[in-house]
Amino acid sequence: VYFYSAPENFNEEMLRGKRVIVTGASSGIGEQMAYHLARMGAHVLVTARTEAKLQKVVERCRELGAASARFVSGSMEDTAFAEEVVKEAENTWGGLDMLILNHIGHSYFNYFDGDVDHIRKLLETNFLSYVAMTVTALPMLKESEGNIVVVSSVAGKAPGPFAAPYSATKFALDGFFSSLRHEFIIENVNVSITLCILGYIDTGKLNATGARGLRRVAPSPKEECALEIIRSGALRQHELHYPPGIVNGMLLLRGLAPGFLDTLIRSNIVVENVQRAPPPHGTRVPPAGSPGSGR
Ligand SMILES: NC(=O)C1=CN([C@@H]2O[C@H](COP(=O)(O)OP(=O)(O)OC[C@H]3O[C@@H](n4cnc5c(N)ncnc54)[C@H](OP(=O)(O)O)[C@@H]3O)[C@@H](O)[C@H]2O)C=CC1
Ligand SMILES: CC(C)CCC[C@@H](C)[C@H]1CC[C@H]2[C@@H]3C(=O)C=C4C[C@@H](O)CC[C@]4(C)[C@H]3CC[C@]12C
Repeated sequence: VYFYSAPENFNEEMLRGKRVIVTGASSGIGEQMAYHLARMGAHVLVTARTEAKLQKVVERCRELGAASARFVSGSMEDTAFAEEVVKEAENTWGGLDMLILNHIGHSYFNYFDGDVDHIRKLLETNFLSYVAMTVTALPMLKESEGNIVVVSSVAGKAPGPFAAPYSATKFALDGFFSSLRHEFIIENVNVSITLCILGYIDTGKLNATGARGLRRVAPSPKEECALEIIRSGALRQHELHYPPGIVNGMLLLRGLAPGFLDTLIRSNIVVENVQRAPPPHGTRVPPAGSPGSGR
């Protein structure tokens, strides 16, 4: 707790004139990060699939005082697009100060349905595109002594049920980026890597199943969350835990009494509400002996 609550000398001026890419910025936390950065006077390049939404985000960024604002639309399922976004920054700005990796592909909040292809696709979107963007941006980030910010989840440190594919992609991020951070330190590469461990955030996106499936957990505001992510990136912190009380509590318990933490996580989920929901896309593995299971 002491380590993660170390020096707080953040000043919004730190972002003035900085060149920042934000992925998954057409909605949710990413959109809010773009607005904070604009307000702070940064140059922002936002990306996601939906052009119409990105156009509105860019307009709003200009109103809020961004040094400049532009977008590139496309899908991160394709690592070639991920590289293209970084090239766009290079062509327009000739450099980059902060790379905020935040997008996620769609998954479900339910029992693992046995769909291996879904996991492969989700790994491309949620993990490999992050790696590809990092590789392409690294020469520019070395030059500017910049920041890489990776948005993850408590599901990427202490998983709960009904999010197996998603959780797998978030653990992959921790493995890759925490290993890479060691190498940067060993080699004196002055590029910071901030891994953001977020709890439940109110983005209005949690689908009906998810919302009904969660008990007692109150979501935290996306605006504050977005600001905390930018702040910890600018301060070059290794990890952000937000909201700090819940996330630090969970991670502390995980070290001391992992079995108890798992029981606590399960007790916060209303399994019956998840079971009653329509099955997720793809072929749900039917319970043995049920009609159509072939047994
Ligand atoms: N909300 C929460 O409770 C939590 C969120 N997080 C993390 O925070 C981050 C942001 O999540 P949140 O704001 O809730 O998510 P949202 O669903 O609100 O936003 C996701 C963004 O990603 C974009 N996106 C979706 N699919 C693709 C794709 N194939 N290619 C490129 N972009 C895509 C979406 O735009 P479009 O559809 O236009 O492409 C959108 O801009 C994620 O990394 C998530 O894991 C972590 C813990 C909890
Ligand atoms: C035991 C409790 C104290 C804490 C439990 C925390 C639970 C409720 C938190 C931790 C991780 C969270 C999920 C997450 O990371 C990302 C997404 C994707 C987004 O598009 C929709 C919401 C969703 C599914 C979150 C749902 C809520 C989860 C399960």
